[in-house]
Amino acid sequence: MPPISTTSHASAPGKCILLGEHSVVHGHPALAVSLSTLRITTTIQTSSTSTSNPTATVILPDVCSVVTSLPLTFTCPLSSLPPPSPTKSNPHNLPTPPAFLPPLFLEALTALVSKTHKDPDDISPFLPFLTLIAYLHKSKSPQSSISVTITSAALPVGSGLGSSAAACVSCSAALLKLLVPLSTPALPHKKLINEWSYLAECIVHGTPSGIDNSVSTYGGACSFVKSDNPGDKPNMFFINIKKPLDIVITNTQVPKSTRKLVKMVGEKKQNHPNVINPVMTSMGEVCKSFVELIKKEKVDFDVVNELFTLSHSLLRVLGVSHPALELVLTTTNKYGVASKLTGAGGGGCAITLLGATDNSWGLDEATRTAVHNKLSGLRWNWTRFKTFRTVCGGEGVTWGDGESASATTKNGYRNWYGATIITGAITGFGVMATLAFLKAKK
Ligand SMILES: Nc1ncnc2c1ncn2[C@@H]1O[C@H](COP(=O)(O)OP(=O)(O)O)[C@@H](O)[C@H]1O
Ligand SMILES: C[C@@](O)(CCOP(=O)(O)O)CC(=O)O
Repeated sequence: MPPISTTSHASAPGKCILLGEHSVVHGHPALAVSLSTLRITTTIQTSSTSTSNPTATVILPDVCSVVTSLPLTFTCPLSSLPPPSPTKSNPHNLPTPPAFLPPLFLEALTALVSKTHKDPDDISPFLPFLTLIAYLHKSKSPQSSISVTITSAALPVGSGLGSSAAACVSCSAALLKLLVPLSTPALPHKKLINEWSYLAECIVHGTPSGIDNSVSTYGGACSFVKSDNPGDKPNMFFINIKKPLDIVITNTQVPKSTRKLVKMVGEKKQNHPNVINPVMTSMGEVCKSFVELIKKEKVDFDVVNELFTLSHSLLRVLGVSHPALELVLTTTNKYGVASKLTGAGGGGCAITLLGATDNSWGLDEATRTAVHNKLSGLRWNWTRFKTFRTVCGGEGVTWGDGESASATTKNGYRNWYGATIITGAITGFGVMATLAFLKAKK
């Protein structure tokens, strides 16, 4: 019998935390936006034959082995993946994730990967994706081989722009796509994608707030407060930013570990609660003031700059800045504009808010270009900074390779509550042609 093959694609965007990183882990409000042009795509191929032993393969072209410097790949018999704990089904008969992963499951998975990969840093990148395969594929199709490839077109790995969440969201989405005969994920599917990707993110980070996977799943601008009770749903609402925001992201290319930084801040909070709790409360207040500000038609740019400066100063107190990030701040301050770190800090990226994309508030266009050029020329330890000028928001997770989601944001701006401002019929025609092409390709 010839093999029966299926292919599934999904793509998910990175994110940028405008305000409230770290304090969000401890229950204070934060605001994040999707970065729809910076996406990670998961491609899945399955094939079933009645004769051969099915296998599970994970290919990570963007994550290199610390031992060989080659991209990480892993293959094992599908049957050797540890048995997942029982899951419940939602009303659409799709599996819902368990409240937590049994430690024995993760131990068995780690032991399995360690048969071929000796360094712990080469083992951990596979664990979230193998977990998702065990829960969402093996339990449904134990006779079918599966190959999962995770690729990032432009989203840098480990720089504070949510690559781990985008990878988990796109992988969860591509696996769920195999179980759903639809071309676009509806709201209940997005809810499930978000829940499964949070479970996978917990494997990468330990105690993530959940803001990264939420904004990568739903897109747009998300105000987020984690629940005090572990396991309870976060308080999350999407914000209608009146005027799309024009930002420059500067990647200092200094490596950092979110897991270590979050742990360090948690310990600081535990050791000095009377000092750190008020700092975090202030960070939440800065975020709340900013949310009120950007809902307005005309934003006071001086207040934006004050809030960004306050937020970064508070993050400094938590100990998560870095001299390379400080260089970004002093550089943009000379142009009268504030910057702040985004994500976990300790290196990674800084953001500079230039104003509204229609120039109704913020810097004038010439100064925006000058700031961007200046940042592009900076270096830290001889490594040149990488910059992206982009519009905040746009499409979240999609089934397909994400080309049209990215194109929509590049060519116009899609506000997340249906008010769509697309730059002209040429773009519309381009998107339709892309969709028609993709459909024909299927
Ligand atoms: N393209 C990718 N493919 C596979 N795993 C990825 C990819 N991008 C990120 N990851 C995972 O996420 C980790 C980085 O997470 P983190 O430090 O939080 O960075 P970020 O701030 O970009 O989310 C990587 O070490 C890897 O395990
Ligand atoms: C520091 C934190 O607030 C954001 C981390 O973002 P990133 O992993 O650096 O992209 C942690 C979290 O929210 O889980």
